[in-house]
Amino acid sequence: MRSPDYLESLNPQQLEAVTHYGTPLLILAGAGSGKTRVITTRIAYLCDVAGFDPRSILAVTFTNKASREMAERAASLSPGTRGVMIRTFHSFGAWLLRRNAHLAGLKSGFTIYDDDDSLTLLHSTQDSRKKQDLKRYVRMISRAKDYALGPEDDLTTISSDPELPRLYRLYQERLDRMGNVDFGDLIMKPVRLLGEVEELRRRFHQRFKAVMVDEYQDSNVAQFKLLKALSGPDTDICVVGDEDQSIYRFRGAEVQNILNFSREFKGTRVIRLEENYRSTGTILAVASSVIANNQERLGKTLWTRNPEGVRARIVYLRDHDEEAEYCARLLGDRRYSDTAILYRTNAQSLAFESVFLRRGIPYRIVGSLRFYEREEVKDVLAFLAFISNSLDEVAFRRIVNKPARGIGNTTLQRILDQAEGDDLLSACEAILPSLGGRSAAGLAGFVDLFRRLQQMLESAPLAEVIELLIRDSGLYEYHQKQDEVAATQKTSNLEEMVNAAADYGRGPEALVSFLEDIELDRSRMTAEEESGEYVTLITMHNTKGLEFPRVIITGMEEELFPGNNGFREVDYEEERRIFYVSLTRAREELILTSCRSRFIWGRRNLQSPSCFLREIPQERVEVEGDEKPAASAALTYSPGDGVYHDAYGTGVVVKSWLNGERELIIVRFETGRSATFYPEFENHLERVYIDEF
Ligand SMILES: Nc1ncnc2c1ncn2[C@@H]1O[C@H](COP(=O)(O)OP(=O)(O)OP(=O)(O)O)[C@@H](O)[C@H]1O
Ligand SMILES: [Mg+2]
Repeated sequence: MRSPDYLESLNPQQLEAVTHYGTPLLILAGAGSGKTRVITTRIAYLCDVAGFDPRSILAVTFTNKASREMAERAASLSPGTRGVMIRTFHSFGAWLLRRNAHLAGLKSGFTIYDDDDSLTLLHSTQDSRKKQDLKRYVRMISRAKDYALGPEDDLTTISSDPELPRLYRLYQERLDRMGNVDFGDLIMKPVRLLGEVEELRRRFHQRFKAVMVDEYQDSNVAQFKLLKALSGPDTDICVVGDEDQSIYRFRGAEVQNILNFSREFKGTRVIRLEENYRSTGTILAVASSVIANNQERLGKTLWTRNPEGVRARIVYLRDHDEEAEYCARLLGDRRYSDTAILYRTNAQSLAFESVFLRRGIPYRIVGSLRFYEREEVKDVLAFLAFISNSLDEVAFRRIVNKPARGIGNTTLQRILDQAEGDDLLSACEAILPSLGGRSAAGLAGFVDLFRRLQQMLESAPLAEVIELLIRDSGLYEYHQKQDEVAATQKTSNLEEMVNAAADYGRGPEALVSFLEDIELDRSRMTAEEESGEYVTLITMHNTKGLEFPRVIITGMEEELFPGNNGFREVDYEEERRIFYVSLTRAREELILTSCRSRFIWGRRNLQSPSCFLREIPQERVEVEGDEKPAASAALTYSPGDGVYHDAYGTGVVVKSWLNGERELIIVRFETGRSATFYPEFENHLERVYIDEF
């Protein structure tokens, strides 16, 4: 048979990988070297040339999106690939369990529990413990499952907490009794079944003759065991990965899977791909010299015959507003879909969303909701809506018992009956004396919080009102626990809400215009979704496997990136791998932005450029803007000058001096309060003449 056309564009190593079968195959190669392309082509080759039945091929990807893309790609290479199974590990596990539910003791229509469901379940096994305290255990149980450890196993590598084995057992018994599963079970139960039920194992070994895994560096121990269980005496196993791109260790990804592969699968053939097809010489050089600073790596060389291309650009900007404006301006010269804007934390999307919405630039956020659609943000908005209007029943229902303060449905109904469509806060106060126990304390706290917030709103800056609301309502703690359980970034979004309000001054009108602007932004969203031409806004983690002609990596500042997700020590090697993944998404143009200041909880904070910027070879970059704020040639304020500050009102400068290169002033306001500012960084301060007072 004539060899298919799709083999012709491959380089010799790729061709070798595509056409190899019969012994296990490990493809170990850097970014953009064609690993995913090799898997896709290999699927076509096995079907068309090697005589595999498409139904006997299983390809495992990291995300559902990647599965869909791989399926499309395979279909476009050859119609003979129809019937190949392409899934994520979890969706494969679910498929296996659905078909063999009876063997696993499950209902065939079993439900898959997420972290929230798991917490509710664990809580139901406990008499006295608070839900909040149990979240830690949900997280530990899920981690144990990443390592394929059951309640009866030694769990000390997960945690030395003496309660863990007991709670895990209770949890699992209850879950099993109901016949449902959680995410970890989607991998663990198939592993166990295939181990215990010989007939099933034989059936699977007969069905799947070739198993391939993409992004293997991010698989965990349980997934490794599943792969092992699927590999029968004549199953063809092929995995591809890059240890430099292992960025999910905090979720149990086990890089040893890739390092030990050859030992676990006897007779493994290792193929390295060294030619990069994705990026310009410049981009590749930048990425390679950055990752060379990591110690824990096998080390590999990558080269490209692509042109050197333009230099990378490092741009120093004043703050996140200027950063968003800068990106918006840049977008004009290419198709929107050519550019991706990357950030380390989810919350950073807001500045871009606001500017893009106002300028009518279409964007999509990959892998997460738009800022104002996020749960924690909607919680805060509901609190704010209720401060500004205590008739708002929808807002009230959302927040009255979130976080839990012992106000159940009965109490809620009594409040609603009492209010009869009128003021809900007064209704709460009215029924308070008739309540007892936990709900009385909970409701009293709720009412008190709102009375304080309403009072505060009269005079304090809106940002401070929101900050107090977030802390005193318990929302911060509530979402912080969620972050710990699910490695989300909800608290950063809460913080970003405070930052967003920093421009709005004070007083009830400030709140009204803040809410109104958000409403407008939200209504603008939907119309643009249709056009098909978007800028991509995306976290660094979510970019795995993707590529874009132009990549802008934003927030290149210490503490933000490298960052720590709030809970752990900064792991520089892991952060550097995240940086490597980000850099290698770019095909032609690479831009890195760094702000000199940024809001942290509504206060302007001076930032330092990320230490990673120093790892980029100087001859590969062009620098725009000043790394340090420009030195003031001289003082611009003198004592006696009048100023107006959005939050504090009018005042007089009492002192001005240079602190290092920057001007610093002390202002005494009419209210009697004094404050110190760097005028250069203070958006809310302007000079006024005393006559204007
Ligand atoms: N032999 C080749 N000829 C032309 N283009 C190629 C070749 N091999 C790969 N490419 C192209 O190079 C780009 C990178 O390939 P691919 O996405 O498969 O790399 P990868 O190794 O999976 O990258 P990552 O590590 O980021 O997942 C793609 O656009 C792909 O089509
Ligand atoms: Mg890939």
